[in-house]
Amino acid sequence: MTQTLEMPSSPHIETVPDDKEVVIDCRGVSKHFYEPVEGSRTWRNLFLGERRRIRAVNQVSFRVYRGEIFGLLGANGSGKSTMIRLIATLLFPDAGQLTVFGKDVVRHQQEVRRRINRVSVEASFFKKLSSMENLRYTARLYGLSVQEGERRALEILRRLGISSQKSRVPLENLSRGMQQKVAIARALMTDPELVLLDEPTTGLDPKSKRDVQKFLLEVKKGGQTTMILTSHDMDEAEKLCDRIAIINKGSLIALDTPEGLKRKTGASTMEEVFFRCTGTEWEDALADEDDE
Ligand SMILES: Nc1ncnc2c1ncn2[C@@H]1O[C@H](COP(=O)(O)OP(=O)(O)OP(=O)(O)O)[C@@H](O)[C@H]1O
Repeated sequence: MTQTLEMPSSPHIETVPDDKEVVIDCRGVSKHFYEPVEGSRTWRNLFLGERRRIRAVNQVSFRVYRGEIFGLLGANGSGKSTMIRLIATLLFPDAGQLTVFGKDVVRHQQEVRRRINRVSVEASFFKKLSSMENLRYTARLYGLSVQEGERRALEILRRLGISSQKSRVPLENLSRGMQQKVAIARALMTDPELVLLDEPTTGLDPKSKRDVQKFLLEVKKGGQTTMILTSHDMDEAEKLCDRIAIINKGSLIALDTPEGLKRKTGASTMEEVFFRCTGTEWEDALADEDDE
């Protein structure tokens, strides 16, 4: 039996608290995709066959405030990455309104993009160059001096547990986990206002995972950087996120602090919260969509 929580369509009725600044305002946003239906090609419809409509994001509403880490949790295929890509202006909503720093993502795409950094598993780098060289390049793009770029790069790599020696090794010779850390370093070395972290610790060994989590909490303490985080690790989400939105089949079904979610559902763990809200065990939710 799933539980219905107080729905977060209310953020737009409630006034924004005096001490909060809205960074992301998402109102009734939807995004659909079309997918070919296997085996549906016929002589009449030789090329395309039938197409199935997928509601990747379905009338989602929420607000994100400056300085918070806002978690998006959901099963595989529930729409988290699509939501991240909508915020990053890599996709446009089919319906609803999405503003970032008060700017509409469709009408002010460039302005929004300039204020966002994104970390995803498919981060692109100059693989023949070292972490240090890649970060120096980023620093130059952001107008930092050579010395400042070098200083920041060294500092951030150190905080993420990458030694000065390792930072000189070509990226292609580093493990995927290490490259992921460099992607995080790159996204955060320029003091961005908004960072989109799509599964930042997936594939990292336990120590690296802890390094990254500690680093993100330190960044949060600064109070200026807002972070949106998706994760397959419930403990991580609970540890890092100020508030968590649970997405199920494209719809936002619960939104609160981790403690608030537990209290409302009478659950003692976030896995239990997830089960009570969706009727699906978290472990099953992480299985491939095709396994269902
Ligand atoms: N470009 C696309 N074309 C067609 N369907 C898509 C496209 N992108 C996503 N989808 C579908 O939209 C739904 C939501 O996908 P999305 O990647 O946002 O989920 P997710 O929650 O991020 O999943 P995961 O945790 O596996 O990354 C899925 O059914 C997915 O197959």
